[in-house]
Amino acid sequence: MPPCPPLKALGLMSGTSLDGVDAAIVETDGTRVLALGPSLTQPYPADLADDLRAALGSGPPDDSLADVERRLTLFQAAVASGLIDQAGPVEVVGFHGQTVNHRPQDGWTWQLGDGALMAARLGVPVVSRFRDADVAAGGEGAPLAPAWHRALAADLERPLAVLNLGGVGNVTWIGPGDDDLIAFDTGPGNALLDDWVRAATGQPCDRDGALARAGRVEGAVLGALMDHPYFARPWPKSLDRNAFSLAPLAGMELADGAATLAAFTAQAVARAVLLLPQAPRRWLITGGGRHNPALMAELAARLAVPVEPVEVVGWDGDALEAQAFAYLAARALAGLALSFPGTTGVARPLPGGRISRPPPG
Ligand SMILES: Nc1ncnc2c1ncn2[C@@H]1O[C@H](COP(=O)(O)OP(=O)(O)OP(=O)(O)O)[C@@H](O)[C@H]1O
Ligand SMILES: CC(=O)N[C@H]1[C@@H]2OC[C@@H](O2)[C@@H](O)[C@@H]1O[C@H](C)C(=O)O
Repeated sequence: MPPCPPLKALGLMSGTSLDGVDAAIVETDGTRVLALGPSLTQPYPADLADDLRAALGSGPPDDSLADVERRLTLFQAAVASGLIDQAGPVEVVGFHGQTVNHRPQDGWTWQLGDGALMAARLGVPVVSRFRDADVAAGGEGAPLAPAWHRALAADLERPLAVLNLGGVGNVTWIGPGDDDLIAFDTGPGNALLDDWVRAATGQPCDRDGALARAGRVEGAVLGALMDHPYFARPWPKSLDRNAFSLAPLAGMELADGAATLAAFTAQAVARAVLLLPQAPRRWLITGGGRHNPALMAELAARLAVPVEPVEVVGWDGDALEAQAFAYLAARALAGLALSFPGTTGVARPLPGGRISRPPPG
């Protein structure tokens, strides 16, 4: 795989939990991690978050969300600009955009984000629409962070699993050989638990797992939640944020529901192990879910090997997915593959991303 000249890339990732945007800077030659730069997280303003939440489930893609797409782009451009002021110029920006609906089975996935507007605001080439080419080629379009996980894990013992617990959960399995890369969405991450807590309390999440730790897992409800055809399906596979329903929890106490949902996320991960060629020797957990001790305890109880936040190997779990889209932007600029047969099910390693260049002058 020919590396590209070393360059400095900025990634913007706004995940399915709709909490805001993460921005991070990476230096790479398209293959290796040359340096990690600063990162920051900026919560969405409440009106933007509300409008994005209302947009969930929209599609297929059309012009109906042009106004919220423009506001999202301007907000994220301002965040990128702030980071560039702090860290110096970058050569490319990876702008993931906000997923409002993910339907690879119907041939589309929709990330809001106007790459051309972002490029004009920043004066830098912008890569967006990272998932479209993959879905058009019959792939799942997700997850895409695995190439980055593998680059970061170059010197770690294998097989290794990296688990991202954002709104949805996704695992990257890195096996002994260089091409041993498998990835798929495991099931819910935090989004169901967030929705359960928000509906009852108005709070955005079960902070520090306080509710889940006070509650009791309801085995029958957990069984009903796990009784979903997704879990037995072989990879490749990916999920929309709203793929699972809270209906089986009807009538439950708030804390018991939170405990059961934390167990559901963990049980889905344990189920995913059965789909892997070899059980991982360790699990490194990234994304917001690693801040929830109830979730971490449920995972540790089910996976017979160490389960630790990615910080134990020196990575930054709050910046990792934004770094991934910086790395992928550098790869897209060089025409390198973003997705692989083991990660999204494409027939062969596939480049992707739409490149928008700033207008001249
Ligand atoms: N202290 C905490 N206690 C409990 N949960 C937390 C805490 N901090 C973060 N979280 C959870 O993490 C979630 C945010 O995770 P993250 O930022 O990884 O999501 P995301 O960027 O939307 O992810 P993705 O794109 O991977 O879906 C919050 O919605 C919340 O549920
Ligand atoms: C369609 C979409 O936006 N998927 C996200 C989501 O959030 C987590 C999981 O579902 C993963 O599949 C993906 O994001 C990560 C960052 C990825 O592509 O690797």
